[in-house]
Amino acid sequence: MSYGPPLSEGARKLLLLGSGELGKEVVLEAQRLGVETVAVDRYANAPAMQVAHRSHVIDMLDPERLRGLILQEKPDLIVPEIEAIATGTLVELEQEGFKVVPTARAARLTMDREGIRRLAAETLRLPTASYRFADSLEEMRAAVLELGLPCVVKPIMSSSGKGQSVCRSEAEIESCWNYAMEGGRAKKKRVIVEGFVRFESEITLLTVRSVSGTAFCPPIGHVQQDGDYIESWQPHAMSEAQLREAERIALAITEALGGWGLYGVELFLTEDGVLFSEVSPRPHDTGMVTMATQDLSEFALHVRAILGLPIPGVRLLSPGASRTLKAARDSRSFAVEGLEQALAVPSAQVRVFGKPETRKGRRMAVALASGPDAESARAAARQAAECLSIRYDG
Ligand SMILES: Nc1ncnc2c1ncn2[C@@H]1O[C@H](COP(=O)(O)OP(=O)(O)OP(=O)(O)O)[C@@H](O)[C@H]1O
Ligand SMILES: NCC(=O)N[C@@H]1O[C@H](COP(=O)([O-])[O-])[C@@H](O)[C@H]1O
Ligand SMILES: [Mg+2]
Repeated sequence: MSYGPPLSEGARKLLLLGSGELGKEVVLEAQRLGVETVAVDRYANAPAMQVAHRSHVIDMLDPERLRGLILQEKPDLIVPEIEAIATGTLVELEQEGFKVVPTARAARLTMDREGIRRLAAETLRLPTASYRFADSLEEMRAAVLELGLPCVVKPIMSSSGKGQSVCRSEAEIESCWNYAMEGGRAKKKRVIVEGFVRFESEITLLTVRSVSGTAFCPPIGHVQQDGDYIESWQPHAMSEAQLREAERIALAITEALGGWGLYGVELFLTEDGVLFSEVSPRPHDTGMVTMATQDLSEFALHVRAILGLPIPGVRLLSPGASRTLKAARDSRSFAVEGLEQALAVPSAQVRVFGKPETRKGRRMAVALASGPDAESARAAARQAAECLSIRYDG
């Protein structure tokens, strides 16, 4: 394989749909290999736009706008970075000869919780939480009563816990429905109701499919608050049997989705076995820890895989951990403070994403640390993150 320099006729061009903190690292890794990068999102100055060769601001859920942009740019690789994209258009464009990462079908099925859950639970018969889908408050009430309380309610299309809540009593059914309606990204009034899983721990198993075959990264443990991750570490301690089962599930779902690229397979470890939760056909937020632990981060692995380059193996250089910094309120005038203190913590690193605005609960930066074991790395990452804060000037 060969290609010319970026911005030349013979350049290899990667177009990223979604330009957040994960895409920013994908762009940086692509640039290391001399690839031309184009970043797209619904707002200006998104993190990946700040490091890409060029950027565009469009509504990626609008099929016409999406098609128009892709025909204009004619990228070699279309790389979805978020779920909320007109994935039907990606399926069409793939049929017309464009390359969608890892496949347009994977983007379409994982865009809404129904597609991927039905594939995993009904087609592949993988173990999952019990679930029902509902299109109205009345249907949701019936689903909750059938599954039993407590249960978890999520909009069919959302991520990072947006619109997600735990329903603990019949009196809460209506407020959970309303919360899901406010938090969903598409206009669809559909929710998934899941039986509440009392897990011992939860992990992300990063699984990379490349010309060299399928490789698993050591498991990443994480803690979530309000449906969004606040802390992750690698490796997560689990039994041989649990790891074998986790890899079996990850292999089944990634083989079914196909293509080349890195997947983040989310799993619950319970007393009764390992359950599949969901999968991202792209680098995972909890996987940012790999920037402090692996010889090739999840972003480097994704880029290598999608370019068709070999991945002879994944090496864990050190245990490590990550801890997020989130905004407390909405602001357009703010500053991230405390880098001097955070970086004085031995082994600590910080990634400030550079998002132009804060929103309540929005992830703005992450602290990373390594250590002799995951526990000490967690302590260092926490210490570094606690030094960081956001000053609001408006
Ligand atoms: N059925 C369940 N039982 C118990 N906890 C759950 C259940 N479903 C989700 N959770 C908790 O909420 C978290 C977020 O859920 P999920 O991954 O489905 O949401 P998401 O919005 O897709 O998040 P992300 O985009 O960050 O992956 C899970 O990691 C887990 O901690
Ligand atoms: N769990 C998925 C996830 O972490 N996705 C990451 O968050 C960005 C959106 O952030 P924003 O909502 O702050 O704009 C996405 O673009 C992606 O990088
Ligand atoms: Mg998740």
